[in-house]
Amino acid sequence: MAASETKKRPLPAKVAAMKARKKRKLDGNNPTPPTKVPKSKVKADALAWRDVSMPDHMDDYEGFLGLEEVEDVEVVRDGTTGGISFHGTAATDSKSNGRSVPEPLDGHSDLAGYGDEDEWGGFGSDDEPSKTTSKPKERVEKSKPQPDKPEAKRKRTDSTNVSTKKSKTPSNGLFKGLTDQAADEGGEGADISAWRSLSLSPDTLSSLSKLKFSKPTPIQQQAIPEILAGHDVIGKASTGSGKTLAFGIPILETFLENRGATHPSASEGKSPIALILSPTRELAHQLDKHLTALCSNGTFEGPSIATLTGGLSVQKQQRLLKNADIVIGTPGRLWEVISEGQGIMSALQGIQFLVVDEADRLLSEGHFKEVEEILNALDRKEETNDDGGDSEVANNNRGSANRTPLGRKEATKGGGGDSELANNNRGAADRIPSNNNVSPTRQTLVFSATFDKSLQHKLATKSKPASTLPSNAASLEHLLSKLNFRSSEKPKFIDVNPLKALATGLKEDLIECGGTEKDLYLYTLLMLHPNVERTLVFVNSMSAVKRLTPLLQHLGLNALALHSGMVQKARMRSLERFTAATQIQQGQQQQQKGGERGSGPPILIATDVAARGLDVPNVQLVIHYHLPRAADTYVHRSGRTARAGQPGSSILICAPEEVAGVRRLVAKVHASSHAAKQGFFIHTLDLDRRIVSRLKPRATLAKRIADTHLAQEKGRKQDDFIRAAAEELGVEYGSDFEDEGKGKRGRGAGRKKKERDARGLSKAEVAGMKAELRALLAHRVNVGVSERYLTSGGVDVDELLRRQGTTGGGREFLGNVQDLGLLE
Ligand SMILES: Nc1ncnc2c1ncn2[C@@H]1O[C@H](COP(=O)(O)OP(=O)(O)OP(=O)(O)O)[C@@H](O)[C@H]1O
Repeated sequence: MAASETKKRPLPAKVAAMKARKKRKLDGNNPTPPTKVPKSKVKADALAWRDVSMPDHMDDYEGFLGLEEVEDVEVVRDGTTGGISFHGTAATDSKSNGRSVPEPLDGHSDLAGYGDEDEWGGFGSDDEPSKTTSKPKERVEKSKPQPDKPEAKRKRTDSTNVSTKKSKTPSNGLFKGLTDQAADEGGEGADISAWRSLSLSPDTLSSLSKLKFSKPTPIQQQAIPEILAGHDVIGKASTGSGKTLAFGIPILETFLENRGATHPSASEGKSPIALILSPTRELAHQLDKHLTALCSNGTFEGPSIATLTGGLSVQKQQRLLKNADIVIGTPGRLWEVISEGQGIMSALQGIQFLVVDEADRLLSEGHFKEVEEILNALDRKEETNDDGGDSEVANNNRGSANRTPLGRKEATKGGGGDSELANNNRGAADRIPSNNNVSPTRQTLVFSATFDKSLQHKLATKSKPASTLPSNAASLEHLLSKLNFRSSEKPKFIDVNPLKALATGLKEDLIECGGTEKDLYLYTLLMLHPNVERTLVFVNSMSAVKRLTPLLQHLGLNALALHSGMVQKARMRSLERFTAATQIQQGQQQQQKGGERGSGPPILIATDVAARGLDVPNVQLVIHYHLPRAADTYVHRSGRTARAGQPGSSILICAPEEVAGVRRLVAKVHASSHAAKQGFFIHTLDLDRRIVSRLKPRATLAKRIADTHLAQEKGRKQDDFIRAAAEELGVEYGSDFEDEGKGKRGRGAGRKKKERDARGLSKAEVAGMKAELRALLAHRVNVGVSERYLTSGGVDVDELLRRQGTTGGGREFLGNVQDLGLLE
């Protein structure tokens, strides 16, 4: 037999099907037949491996992750030796079969390999083709004059010698915010003359123009000059006010200024410019998206961004770090990667910016220990050999912080703290030495919408922090003391809304109702806001999400669930559906059949897992079904709407037993506001009870159907459990088990009886209820305005008000329907 005889190994059926699907997708996107690139033998690790993107919410996920995939590779087995070789296109080639060769270390580029496409289509919008298969972006404005840059820097800009993920055009993803929208709109850039006073580089300005960010937000206007002047900054600004770019722009500026300098590889001591700590994975990925959007306008080579969160393999993330200019990470994973060694800690010691985003949340997430370890590690001097070793690394790049082109920053004193640093060197990474007497050269930037007032005062006067941690505020104080601001000056406090953490465009309202009427009032509210593009309903428990979502679905609304107990895929699917493009078209509200998910505007029913960080565009209404447990939570929940200067509404549904809590909340949130002094805080809406009572039969029936399904499902699970237990014990499983608990009185007895009754309902009975609900949903409910009725689709209150020529923002309509001729 000839030694060269080879045969192809057939692909497993599932993989082949996946490949075929991808091919169809590709062909659809690119009808021109792909240019055939001849395949050659390539080493496995030289292939165009691509990360399988990790989901943004992994809290409950367990199992093997950190996969990479490769396409269009033939696995060839040598018939003689039995060995295999790979024939395909190496990663360094610029194209493979018409596709861009993915950048090998991109952690978030593609979800194609995530699983069954029918189940989960990735973060992309339904309407748009996946951008992961798009051509690499073309450089434009190559000959753009760059007066500030020396020749060497310009050459560097044109180089494509990048191995980690370079900033790229943002994908249409879960965190599609204004940035993405602006980028999607394409066309001419915005007039950015309003940014001139900040003396930003032409590259940054061109990015802002492309993003159509015509002027800086107040926090950007105030924080950017201070950061560029080299100060430590503690920034407080309301939710959705652009804090990310307030620190992102100075980081990009620093990168652009440094890029002419020769950067050694990590092993030789390259330090990233910035380390950004984020309390959660979803926030980390959102930061990545926002910074990527800023740093990737196609006219310059942006910084490499490495995002380290749980879910990817530690080894891979260590690789990612090697060439990163900006590192974003959650404390747990970051500490895991750092403490593995490999010089990463030394490299991070040379950062020019340490950013702590949502500092208060970092504590509440229970990451405090890891945060403290990281902060100590950043300032710890490694045990040095006589020849210097890592001690020098710690100071690498610090001298390069000169912002000479614009003369904004003085040279930093690299190496000045060495002798003090040595005092902190006690060896192993698990030790936590105190670094308070060490003055680092890096800048520290801390941002949040919510900071404790007394803490702000203490920091502003630089009084010593408490050593104990009795409360959250004190913990934050302790954290900030650990941040080791430079002793030469106190950090600059920038509080653009000293009286408000809430966005100015936010309208706050409250609806009072009986504790058992909340479902009905929620439904009524949703029906009265049918043209809200996206609504977020916050509840305090997973069980409330599980109950309310099907209830609203049975009522024909497009309700989606999100809580941390959901399996990862379902959780991401909900967010994908919530984020996907919606077209609210007046008059196209379809009547929904009972028992099916509606197709109207999406309504996300979520626990506080969605309270922070989500930057979903056009969330116009936030409803607090339950009173939030903390004032900060109220601020952040409400902050999912009215972002980036847009208007938005927050409505609290308040039961009598929650009134005291609401008062406390209002006293905290609006303590110093003008409204509070006037004696009113959150405006009370009076929903007309006649409308509410007309909607009651359908809401009650939908609740019965939803409760029946839940009880039956619970019963099935219980049955399975008891059956398995009985089998194990060798006992007959029968009616004795089922009857257990029957007739017993005590706590929860009523609920249990209801559940038993619901379980006893036959399929036909449930079908009957559904038919009845359908009939009710088809029946129009008169809201008292001629020719305007509520069906399952709702009525647009604002439109009604406009038609009636009523002024006053809509509140009166709901409570004063007589004037509108409400019919009984
Ligand atoms: N100068 C600007 N002009 C217009 N839009 C902007 C500007 N800067 C940022 N944005 C957009 O505003 C939105 C909110 O920004 P960002 O997420 O940074 O807010 P934030 O203050 O961090 O909010 P939160 O406190 O809720 O996390 C984003 O979609 C962002 O792209």
